[in-house]
Amino acid sequence: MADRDGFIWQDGKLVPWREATTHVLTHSLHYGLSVFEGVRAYKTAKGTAIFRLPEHTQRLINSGKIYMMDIPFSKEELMEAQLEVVRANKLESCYLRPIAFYGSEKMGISTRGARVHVAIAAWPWGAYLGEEGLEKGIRVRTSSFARQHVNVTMARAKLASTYANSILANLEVTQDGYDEALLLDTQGFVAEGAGENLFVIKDGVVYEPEIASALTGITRDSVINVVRELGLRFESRRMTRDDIYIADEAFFTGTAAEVTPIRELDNRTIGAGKRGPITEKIQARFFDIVNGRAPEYERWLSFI
Ligand SMILES: Cc1[nH+]cc(COP(=O)(O)O)c(CN[C@@H](CCC(=O)O)C(=O)O)c1O
Repeated sequence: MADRDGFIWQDGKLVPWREATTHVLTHSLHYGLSVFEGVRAYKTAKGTAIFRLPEHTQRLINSGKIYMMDIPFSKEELMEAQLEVVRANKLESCYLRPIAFYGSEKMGISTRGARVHVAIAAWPWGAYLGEEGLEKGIRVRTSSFARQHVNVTMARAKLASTYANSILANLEVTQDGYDEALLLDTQGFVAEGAGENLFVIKDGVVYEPEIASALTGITRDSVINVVRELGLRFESRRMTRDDIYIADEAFFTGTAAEVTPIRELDNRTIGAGKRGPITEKIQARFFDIVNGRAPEYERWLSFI
């Protein structure tokens, strides 16, 4: 990822991509406390637009607040910086990665005396779980690693070191040929995917596992709006892995994953073993919205 043309926004200015570096004694590299966002921009008939830019930027700020990290830029400055990165790199559609991290001003666990830096990169990133997965659904396995307890890492923050847990889970299942991991919480109830939220459909009702130890996803929030717009019942409840085995449909949501159907969990076929009809409707509407084909949702688009 380091050797490419383009520009990265770093601490207030655009720098050439290859020069956007940091020292090996960067505090966050050693101790794992950085907060980040995953954001997408899509090409629409009216030009490129970043999807739910205010919400993603607010979550970045919230993540910093939760971990007592004072991000030295305002919400407006961070939003403008993300628009600027897309413009400067002439990207029609892309994935953006804003990150706030402690620099190399000091080592030692305490962050006192370390400075908070912000970088924002953007690059083209297609179907996170594969084009085929978007259409046919993916194979998922429940990981033996539990999602962190809510008093271990703060679930409302998108914290880098949370993802060591996600990496363990993803590697564990992908090495056995599955596409993604599902994680249970420390009590054995369903939490979320390694990098996604989960929805399950049964008898026409759309469910999500109680969001306690899962990230409050912005794609999740968008999909809940779509579910209600489609006149479907939506419920959030405690869920066990075998609730999913006997479901009619299931899908993951995420900025990177978008809306990815799940056709199998733990070698149990879900429904007909393919993208279900309600999932298809939700997915189609989601892609209409992000691609600017749904005027009712234009408030979610920030045009560059
Ligand atoms: C653990 C987790 N849960 C839920 C979500 C969905 O949140 P949202 O993007 O706001 O709908 C994500 C995003 N996962 C990001 C990381 C992808 C990566 O590999 O990096 C993403 O989708 O950008 C998670 O990482």
